[in-house]
Amino acid sequence: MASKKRGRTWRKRKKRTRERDSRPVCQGKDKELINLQQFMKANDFTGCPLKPAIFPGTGRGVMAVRSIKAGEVIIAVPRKILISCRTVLSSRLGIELKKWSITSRFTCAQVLSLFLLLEKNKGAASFWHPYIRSLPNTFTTPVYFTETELNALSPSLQDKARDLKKELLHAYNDLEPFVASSLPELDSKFTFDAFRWAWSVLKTRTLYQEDCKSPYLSKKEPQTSTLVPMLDLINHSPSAKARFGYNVNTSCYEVRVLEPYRKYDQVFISYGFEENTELMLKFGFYVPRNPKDFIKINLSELFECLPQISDDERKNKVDLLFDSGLLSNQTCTWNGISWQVMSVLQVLASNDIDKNRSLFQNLLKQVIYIVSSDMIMITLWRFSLFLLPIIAYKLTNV
Ligand SMILES: C[S@@+](CC[C@H](N)C(=O)[O-])C[C@H]1O[C@@H](n2cnc3c(N)ncnc32)[C@H](O)[C@@H]1O
Repeated sequence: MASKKRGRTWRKRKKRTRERDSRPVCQGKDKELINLQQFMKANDFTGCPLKPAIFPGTGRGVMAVRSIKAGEVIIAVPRKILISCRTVLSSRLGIELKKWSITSRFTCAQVLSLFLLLEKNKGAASFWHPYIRSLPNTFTTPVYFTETELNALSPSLQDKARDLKKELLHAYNDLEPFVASSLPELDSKFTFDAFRWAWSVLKTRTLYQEDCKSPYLSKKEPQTSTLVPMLDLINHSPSAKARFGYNVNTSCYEVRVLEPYRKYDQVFISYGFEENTELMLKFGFYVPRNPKDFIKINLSELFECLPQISDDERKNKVDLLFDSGLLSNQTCTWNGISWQVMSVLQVLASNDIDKNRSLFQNLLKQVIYIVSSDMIMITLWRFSLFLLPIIAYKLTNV
């Protein structure tokens, strides 16, 4: 087929479209987000160099409105607009929970979810209304997966996803008698769907704050979850370098970035969960080509890659590998297989290993000792991998 040659104007236009499509779209005119910022300002928030924006690939997040230096505190949210167990216990819900604690005690996630639902139900009359309006309406976490979607997961992931659904259902059922008896204003609105929304807000957005240790709540789980308005708009990146936490000196929840950002960059933190399976289960997203992602490789899978060997030979090799400690970190990342997989493959591929067993053992031990003694030596070990097949060949042919 004859290819049509396009002109310079067409190429320029195409480049502009591509650039436009990869640019963040500032959410400066979004009514809910304007109200959120006004609510924050009215409650002693002194502002920040961040603006909500929609980014291609990661969705809604925050954009730097000026260049940011490494070491800067980019956001400090005052204590009075944090939602934690302390907030719940000092509200009307807290009074009811204290009374009910003789019958049973609920977890931090359960009471925070109830609190959110009660406040959502109050509408504009709620102090938290601007924050609640800024929250997503739906989520992509496994508790929202249909049966078909669950079945598409790998068996182990499927089990974990089903466990999360069971945990949510249990949390909901457990609260029903309390809601029916103590919260008449919520009763008919306390549906599974409504609770799932509040639960998902909690599970995907809470940050850590010092344990509340309330005797009125269940001690089965730590009472550390805290919702931090605005700060919870920051998306995750596995490579983000930032520290965040509650600062007792300033009484604010703060984020300090440890790397510089340019104006219009998306600012990230790391949620602490790194592999895609964890990110998907806990937060409902994955990072394409996640550098922290890996798959585990079993020894039996490695054996399958090699020509058939006798049972005796197989046993000898497995024994040698167990002794050598090489069977840890049998993984493959986007950067390729680990050096341990590489060395196991080399042991498995070499012939007549039992003839020179002690020589081989010593060689492996020395190399492992070198690796664990110094990072620089890892480079040497990598280099030695090129030599290992030659050494192995020489050893097995003495
Ligand atoms: C703490 S919130 C961050 C703000 C959120 N994007 C919002 O619009 O409200 C966490 C949620 O953001 C989304 N998210 C965070 N990091 C992401 C990323 N790197 N890629 C895609 N989605 C991401 C996920 O839906 C996750 O459950």
